[in-house]
Amino acid sequence: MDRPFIFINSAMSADGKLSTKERKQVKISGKLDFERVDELRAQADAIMVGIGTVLADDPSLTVKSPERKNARKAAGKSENPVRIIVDSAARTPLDADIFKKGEGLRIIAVSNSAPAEKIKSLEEKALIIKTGDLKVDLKELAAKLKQIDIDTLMVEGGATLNWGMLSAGLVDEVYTFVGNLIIGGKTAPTFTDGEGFTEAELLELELLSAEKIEEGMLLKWKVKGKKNEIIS
Ligand SMILES: NC(=O)C1=CN([C@@H]2O[C@H](COP(=O)(O)OP(=O)(O)OC[C@H]3O[C@@H](n4cnc5c(N)ncnc54)[C@H](O)[C@@H]3O)[C@@H](O)[C@H]2O)C=CC1
Ligand SMILES: Nc1nc(O)c(N)c(N[C@@H]2O[C@H](COP(=O)(O)O)[C@@H](O)[C@H]2O)n1
Repeated sequence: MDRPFIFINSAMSADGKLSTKERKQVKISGKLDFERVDELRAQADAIMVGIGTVLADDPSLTVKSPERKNARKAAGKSENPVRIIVDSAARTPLDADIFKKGEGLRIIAVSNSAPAEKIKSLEEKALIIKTGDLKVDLKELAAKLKQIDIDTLMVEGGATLNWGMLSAGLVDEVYTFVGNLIIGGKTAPTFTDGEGFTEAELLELELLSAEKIEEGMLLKWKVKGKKNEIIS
């Protein structure tokens, strides 16, 4: 495959929301689910989020457990996976937590229309990958990541990037932790926002597993492909 194995991991409320209508981060996962996410991070070569998530949450995307960090180091890796922001217009703040916390390579994926001055300042903090005219070309980005030995890529949202990756056919598996909350609000981000599929374009999934974790449910799905194109 000319791209990494790619999976999305997200936590959503029982009504499918990723955060509130004010785009405020909500603790949907409990302790055990955060442990599971930390293990996924520790096993991944890279973690990717959209700029919307950086502006809303200011995540560090680091591996939290000292044992997992040490295990990565013992395996000759950096203590954190490569941290990637998909940021067409190079809006990533220079004081973002992703730069301040933890060691390891950061990548900002920008489009060819991103302002040169901002790219120059970001270059001091991250490797810049340019693809696409106005918007990052996610397929080209995935191919470039594979070329730099990123074989497993974890996507941690948000709603728009999830749509971009799924609609480009770039996702192999989807892991959703469904927590015991109702968030509501028609403008609150859902697991997948973006333009949405028509009936003819729907993506079909195969359920790999369903596991109760504390007060929520972890669903693991394999992406089979466009419903109309699957030959069974
Ligand atoms: N509960 C959870 O597991 C998570 C929740 N969130 C929540 O999601 C919200 C952020 O989601 P969004 O605002 O949708 O932002 P997002 O994180 O999906 O970033 C979207 C941005 O990515 C950029 N982008 C560049 N090229 C793109 C392409 N080809 N396709 C798609 N996007 C591209 C665009 O600038 C776009 O505005 C926040 O409220 C955050 O708290 C985010 C991550 C995980
Ligand atoms: N798995 C999961 N469960 C939740 O309940 C969440 N709110 C999130 N949010 C994601 O985690 C990021 C924060 O990462 P750091 O703790 O800063 O490393 C946040 O930006 C969301 O992507 N995830």
